[in-house]
Amino acid sequence: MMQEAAIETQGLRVRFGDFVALDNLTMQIPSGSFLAVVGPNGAGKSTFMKTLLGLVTPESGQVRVLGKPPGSTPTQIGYVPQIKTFDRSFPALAVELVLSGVRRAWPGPLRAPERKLALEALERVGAERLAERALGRLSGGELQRVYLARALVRRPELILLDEPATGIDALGEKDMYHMLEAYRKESGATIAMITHDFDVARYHASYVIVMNRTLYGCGHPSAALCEDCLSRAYGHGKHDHKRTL
Ligand SMILES: Nc1ncnc2c1ncn2[C@@H]1O[C@H](COP(=O)(O)OP(=O)(O)OP(=O)(O)O)[C@@H](O)[C@H]1O
Repeated sequence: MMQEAAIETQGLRVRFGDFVALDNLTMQIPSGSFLAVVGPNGAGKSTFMKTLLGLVTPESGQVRVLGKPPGSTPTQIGYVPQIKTFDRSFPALAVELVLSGVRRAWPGPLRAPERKLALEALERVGAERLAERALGRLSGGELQRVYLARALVRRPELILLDEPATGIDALGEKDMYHMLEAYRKESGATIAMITHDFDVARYHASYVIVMNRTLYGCGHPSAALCEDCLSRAYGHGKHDHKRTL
């Protein structure tokens, strides 16, 4: 039987006013993949993820996520946003942030079964001790773990992570990839992750897309991360992926 695609796009195009952020993206990402999305700053990686979530509407083209139009299966998708812009003065506890992933709205009083779910998710990412901590008192890496717990709490079929290594130390980063990989193996879920780290894409991902508004590489890491694909996506053979525009 042919493996079903978890993410499928055909001629996807997204425009913000005069600016074309995504153009002619066509891909099929098999279910159960660990996908790494790489490309320079401003390449449209976050826009691509937001399109998969149904938060950005394409100008043209087709998109199917878990076989459905974007936004129609929110409970089957876990999302870890970029945390660097998160306002930590927001008065809430870690356990409440995790629970917002169950209810899709900010929780009121916590019911015991929901609280148990949230604590299990925190435990899964090694952060159970943070449950009662105010968000404002978490370090960047701790907040990232709490977001991961939130993404996992409904045991989703697809997890989308936007630069999840930001703010995590090297050991925490390694732990996170192992934890994601364990979850993928045990559940058969698909994981899609934006990263600026080619080694992470090469050694942790089973599938890679290299993009800069359009696709420059797509497939097995060794094929997608080829010298030519990277130099075309990053421009003039410069592979310094941390540069800012
Ligand atoms: N809502 C919006 N309105 C107008 N322009 C936008 C909007 N969202 C994104 N853009 C523009 O689209 C381009 C792609 O942005 P996006 O955040 O998707 O890039 P990225 O690849 O995730 O970048 P980075 O690696 O820096 O996080 C940028 O030039 C950005 O300014």
